[in-house]
Amino acid sequence: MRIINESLCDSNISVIIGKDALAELEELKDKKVALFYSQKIDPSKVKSHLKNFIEVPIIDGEEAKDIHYALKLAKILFENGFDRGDYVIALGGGTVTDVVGFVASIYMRGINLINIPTTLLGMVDASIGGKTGVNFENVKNVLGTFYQPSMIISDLLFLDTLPFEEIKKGLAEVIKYGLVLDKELYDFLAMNKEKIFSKDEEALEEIIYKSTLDKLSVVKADERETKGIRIVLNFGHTIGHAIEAGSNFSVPHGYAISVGMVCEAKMAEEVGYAEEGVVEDVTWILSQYELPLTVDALNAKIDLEKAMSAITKDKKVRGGIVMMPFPTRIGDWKKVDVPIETLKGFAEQCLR
Ligand SMILES: NC(=O)c1ccc[n+]([C@@H]2O[C@H](COP(=O)([O-])OP(=O)(O)OC[C@H]3O[C@@H](n4cnc5c(N)ncnc54)[C@H](O)[C@@H]3O)[C@@H](O)[C@H]2O)c1
Ligand SMILES: O=C(O)C(=O)C[C@@H](O)[C@H](O)[C@H](O)COP(=O)(O)O
Ligand SMILES: [Zn+2]
Repeated sequence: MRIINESLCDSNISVIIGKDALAELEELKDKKVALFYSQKIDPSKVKSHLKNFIEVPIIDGEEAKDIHYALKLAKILFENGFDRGDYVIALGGGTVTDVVGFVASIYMRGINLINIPTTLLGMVDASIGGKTGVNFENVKNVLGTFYQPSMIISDLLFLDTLPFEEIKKGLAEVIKYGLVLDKELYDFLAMNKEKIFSKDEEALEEIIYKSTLDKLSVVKADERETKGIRIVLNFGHTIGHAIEAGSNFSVPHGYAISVGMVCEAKMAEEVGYAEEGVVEDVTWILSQYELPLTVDALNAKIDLEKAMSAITKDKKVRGGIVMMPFPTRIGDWKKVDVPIETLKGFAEQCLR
C-alpha cells in the first residue's frame, strides 16, 4: 500500500493506493455521508465502512456529465439535510468523480469530498487534481470548478472487474505522463506490458503511484491552470476533445486522447519543437498498448464541423491563440503559442 500526503494551496490531500485501501474509510464512521456510486459498481465494500449514510446509485458515462443531472444530485443532498460538515463520496469512473465532484463543489459552496475511483483512468488521472465538471453545448467540461477532494482512495480491488478495454483507456493517460513528464515511467511502460495487461498487482500499483505523483506535482505548481504549467496535463486533449465532440461522445476519452497525442506530437514535430524520433516513440508506445493511432482506427464517424467548433472552445485559447503543450523529447515538453487557425489546419488534416 502507498500513501501520499500533499498540501495544495489551502487543502490537505491524502491518496491511498493499494489493495484494501478502503480500510482508510474507518475515519468516516462517525460522519454523515452521501455515497454516490455508479449503478454498475457493487458498493458493498464501501458501505461496510460507513454507519450514517445515504446511498445514491447514479448513471455513468458522458451522459452523466450534464448540468441537469448534477442539479438532481444536489437536490438529493438538499432534501436529506446535508450541511458543510458532512461528506460526499464519489464512487465510480472519471465521469462519476467529475459530476459528483462538481456537485460537491457547488453545494453550499463546498462540502467535504472523497473520491473512490473504480477505473484505471480514474485512479491515474480523473480523481486527482480537483478539476470537476460537466459537458455543455456539445463541448467537454465547459461548466466546472477546481475543487480538491480531501481523500482519494485507489483500491485495486475495483480493477478486478474492470474490462480489458477500460484498462487500455486508462493507460492512454499513463502514457501521457510518460511522454511529457516522466521518462522513467515511459521506460517502465516499455518494459512491463505483459504484467500490466495481466493486471499484475505490483505493476498496477506502481503506475498508479507514479502517475499520481506526476499529476500532483504539476497541480501543486499551477492548481488553477493560470501559470502555463498545468496545461501539460492537456497534451493530446485539444484534438482528443474535438474527436469526442465530433463523434457526439461515442468515442471514449482514453481512445480520443490517444489519437490526439499522435496528432499533436506530429504537429510539434512539423513546427520544429519535437526532436527527431519523438513521433515514432509516441506511436510505438501507444501501439504496444493496443491504443488507436488514427481516426480510422476509432471506427466512428467524426463530424468535422462539430470537432472544429470544439477546438475554438478549448480552455487553453486566449484571444485567438492556443497554448499548446508540445512534447520536445520523451519526458519533456514546452508551451507553444499557436494561432487557432494554424491548429485548426493541422487538426483537419489529422481528422479527415
Ligand atoms: N477531472 C479530471 O482531471 C479528468 C481527467 C481525466 C479524465 N477525465 C474525465 O473522465 C471521464 C472518463 O473516465 P472513465 O474512463 O473512468 O469513464 P467512465 O466513468 O465512463 O467509466 C468507464 C466504464 O467503466 C465502467 N466501470 C467503472 N468502474 C468499473 C469497475 N470497477 N468494473 C467494471 N466496470 C467499471 C463504467 O460503468 C463505464 O462503463 C471523461 O469524461 C473524462 O473527460 C477527467
Ligand atoms: O487535470 C488536468 O489538468 C487535465 O487536463 C487532465 C485531463 O486528463 C482531463 O481529461 C481533464 O478533464 C481535461 O480538462 P479540460 O480542462 O481540458 O476540460
Ligand atoms: Zn484526460
